[in-house]
Amino acid sequence: MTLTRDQILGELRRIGLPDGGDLVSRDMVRALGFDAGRVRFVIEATDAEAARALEPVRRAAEAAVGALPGVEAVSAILTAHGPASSPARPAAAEKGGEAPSLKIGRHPTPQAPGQTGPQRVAGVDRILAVGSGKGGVGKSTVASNLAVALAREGRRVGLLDADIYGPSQPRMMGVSKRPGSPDGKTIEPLRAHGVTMMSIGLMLDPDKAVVWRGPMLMGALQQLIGQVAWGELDVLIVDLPPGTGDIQLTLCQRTHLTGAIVVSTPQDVALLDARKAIDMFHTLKTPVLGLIENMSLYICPECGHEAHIFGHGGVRDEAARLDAPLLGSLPIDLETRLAGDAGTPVAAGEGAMAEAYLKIARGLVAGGMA
Ligand SMILES: Nc1ncnc2c1ncn2[C@@H]1O[C@H](COP(=O)(O)OP(=O)(O)OP(=O)(O)O)[C@@H](O)[C@H]1O
Repeated sequence: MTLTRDQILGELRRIGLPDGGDLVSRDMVRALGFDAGRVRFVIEATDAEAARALEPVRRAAEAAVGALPGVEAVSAILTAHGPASSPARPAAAEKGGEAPSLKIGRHPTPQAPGQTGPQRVAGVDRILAVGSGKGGVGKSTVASNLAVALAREGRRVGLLDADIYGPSQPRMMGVSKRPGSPDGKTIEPLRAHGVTMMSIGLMLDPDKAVVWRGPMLMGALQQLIGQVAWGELDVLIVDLPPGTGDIQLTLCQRTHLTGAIVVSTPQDVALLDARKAIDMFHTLKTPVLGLIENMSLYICPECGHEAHIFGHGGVRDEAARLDAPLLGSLPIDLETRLAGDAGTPVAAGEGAMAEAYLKIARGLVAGGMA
C-alpha cells in the first residue's frame, strides 16, 4: 500500500496536546514530506519554551508515524523562535537616524495567485543561506568573510543579516547608517568592503523584535528580501539565526535558494545541533552545499604548537557521513575576532586567514555555487 499524506496527518491528529487539540487541528505541522519510506515534518511551536515542552509530543508523533506500514524512518523537528536574548541595538537607532517610511515587522503577504513554492528574487542569480545549529560557532563571521572574499574574487555579492535575535553584521561589516527609502517603497541597502548589505538589526526597534511571533518575523524577512533594492547580484548570502526556527522555515519555503552552508565547531554538542539544522534543510528540500568547520585548531603564535581545543575531525566526519563536501576548516584566530569587532572582516586584508576565505570562495565559484 502506498503511503499518503492523509494517512500521516491521520496519525498526527491522534497526538493530543497538553493544552488541548492536536497537532493538525492546531495547525502546527509544517513542511510535511515523504519519499521512499522516509517521512519528515516540522512541528512549529510559538516560542522556545513551548517547543521544549513539546518534546514528548514530538517523540509520540515520530513513533505514531513510524508505525505506519511502509514507513522506514521518521524525522520530526521542533521549531521555535530563538531565545529572547537581547539583540544588538542598531547603531542608527541610538543616533536617531532617519527611519524609512516602511513598516518592518508587518504580517507577511500571501503569495500572489499563480505563485506556488519558492520564488526567485529579481536580479539575484543565487542565494546561499549560512546556518548553524548552535549560536556562537562563528556563523556570522563566516558569512561576512565569505561575502568579502567572493567580492574580492570579482563576484557581485549581497549580504543579508537575517539573525533577528543577534544581528551582528552591522558591527562586523562596520556599518551603522540607517538605510534610507527615498520612495517609501524600496529600501536602499548599504555598501561595505565591496559588498551590498542589509541587516534586520538596522531596521528594528530591538525591544519589540524580541516579542515578535512567527508571522511578523516572516513579514520582516519577506520585506528584506523583496523590498531591498539589491540590484544585480551574482550571489546573495543570508546570515540566518542559529537553530531551526521561523526565519529558516520561511526563507526555505518562500525563496528559491541555491542551497545552505552549515557552520559548526568540531565539538560534539555543536555537531549534535548542526545535525538538526542539516536535517531541517533536508526536510525543507534545501540542498546542503557543504559544511564549514570553524575554530578547528589553535596554533600558538609563540611556539607554533597546534591544539585542537574543540576536538578534531568532527565536522569532516559529519560531512563524510552526509555525503556533503567540507568546504573549509578555519582555525581559532585572534585577528579574525579583532577584525570582526573592528568592522573590517579579516578576509578584506592579507595573510593566512584572508587566503583561507579566498580559497573557500574560489571553491564556491568553481562549483557554480557563487
Ligand atoms: N575562527 C575564529 N577565531 C576566533 N574567533 C572567532 C572565530 N570565528 C568567530 N569568532 C568570534 O566568535 C564570536 C562569535 O562569532 P559569531 O558572532 O560569528 O558567531 P555566530 O555563530 O554567528 O553566533 P550567533 O548566531 O549567536 O550570533 C565573535 O566574537 C567572533 O569574532
